[in-house]
Amino acid sequence: MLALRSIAAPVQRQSWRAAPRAAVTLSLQNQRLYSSQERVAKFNGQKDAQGRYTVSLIEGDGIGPEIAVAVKDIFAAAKTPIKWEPINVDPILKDGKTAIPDAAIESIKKNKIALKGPLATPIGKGHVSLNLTLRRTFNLFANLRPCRSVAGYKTPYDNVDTVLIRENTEGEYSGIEHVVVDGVVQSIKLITREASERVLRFAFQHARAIGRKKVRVVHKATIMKMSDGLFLTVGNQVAKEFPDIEFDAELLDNTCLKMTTDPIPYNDKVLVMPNLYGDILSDMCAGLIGGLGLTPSGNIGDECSIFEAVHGSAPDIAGQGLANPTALLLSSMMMLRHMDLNQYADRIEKAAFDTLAEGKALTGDLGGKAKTHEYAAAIIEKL
Ligand SMILES: NC(=O)C1=CN([C@@H]2O[C@H](COP(=O)(O)OP(=O)(O)OC[C@H]3O[C@@H](n4cnc5c(N)ncnc54)[C@H](O)[C@@H]3O)[C@@H](O)[C@H]2O)C=CC1
Ligand SMILES: O=C(O)CCC(=O)C(=O)O
Ligand SMILES: [Mg+2]
Repeated sequence: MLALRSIAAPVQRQSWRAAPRAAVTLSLQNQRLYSSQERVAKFNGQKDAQGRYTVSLIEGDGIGPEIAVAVKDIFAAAKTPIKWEPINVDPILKDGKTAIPDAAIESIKKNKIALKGPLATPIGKGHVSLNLTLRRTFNLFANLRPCRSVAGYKTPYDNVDTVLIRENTEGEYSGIEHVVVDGVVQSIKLITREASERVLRFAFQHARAIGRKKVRVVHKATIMKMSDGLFLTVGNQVAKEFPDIEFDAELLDNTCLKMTTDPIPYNDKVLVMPNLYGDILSDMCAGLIGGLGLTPSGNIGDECSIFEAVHGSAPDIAGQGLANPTALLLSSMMMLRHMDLNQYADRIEKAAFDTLAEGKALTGDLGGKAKTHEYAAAIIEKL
């Protein structure tokens, strides 16, 4: 099989400008991002003779290895009963399509759980996104992206606590594109009742599990009458199964305006939306709390789940020890709670939030001077 990996042209973007730090105490500090009661798709991995679970680990590209080391060091210091199984997801061609190597697929299928660093995607020509390929390969239909203010890092809004669920297998990211005639291309947004129904049902179940009483679909059914129209119609139908949860809908552009004007009214809702909107809105939410260094996510499926940060490979800071590993660490906390290892998650998360609140060892994105490993060492000291 043909190895395909090509290095993506470094994406030039401005680094996050650090906002001034201020000592703020937020009521949200140390709240769990994702409790065990929130598990909709149950994890049923097997422990080994030493009582450890094996987790497939994709370190990823760019800053991936640097933040993965930080997570591994913190897990080792907390004596977390996890054995890492590193896997290689360099793309291969299978039937002419980008695919994940068989060994990696077997590892994730066996362990039913993976932690993943960012994977870079070449712009324009080159292999299909491996992130999307992984989500489709394992049918990880819901991408759960909570975003919560961090004590100790001052942003224009305190106490942001949004929960966004992104349809994760189709929509604008279906990858169906072709040239109609020279100079005319077509990209198809595929929306199915089946995928819409399962992610919408997940959103309602998740709202119940975390005690939120409102689910809101974010859409553009005014323009994409059939595709977003179907998503919205299915939302209305699924809502009938959950009479205890209020259901409504909002146009995406209006959501962007309202969330950046005042995100707090979104703290009592679960937002659910087609793929592209969720991708964009989750980065926007990260901007509200201090950037991509802080926001975790979980790709949830029935058979297995893969946890990863919202951010990408950050080529602008890669290899310099500047990356903030908090987003991947909080993703690994979501993973531990998914595995019912709550006591480990609580302890590590507290150490991380205390370190952030103390503000002595912050990475550059949060206005500090600490290197990735120095921040990790500060967390370890608090364990
Ligand atoms: N799930 C995934 O694996 C994702 C992969 N990507 C891929 O990542 C590559 C780079 O994409 P970009 O548009 O540059 O987005 P990016 O998320 O990698 O970076 C955007 C900005 O945020 C900063 N940043 C991101 N994570 C950070 C962290 N942990 N600590 C401190 N600063 C951080 C970066 O330095 C950069 O200034 C692309 O090839 C893209 O396809 C992008 C998003 C998600
Ligand atoms: O796969 C990619 O290159 C980007 C994916 C992405 O932006 C995301 O998952 O948030
Ligand atoms: Mg994204």
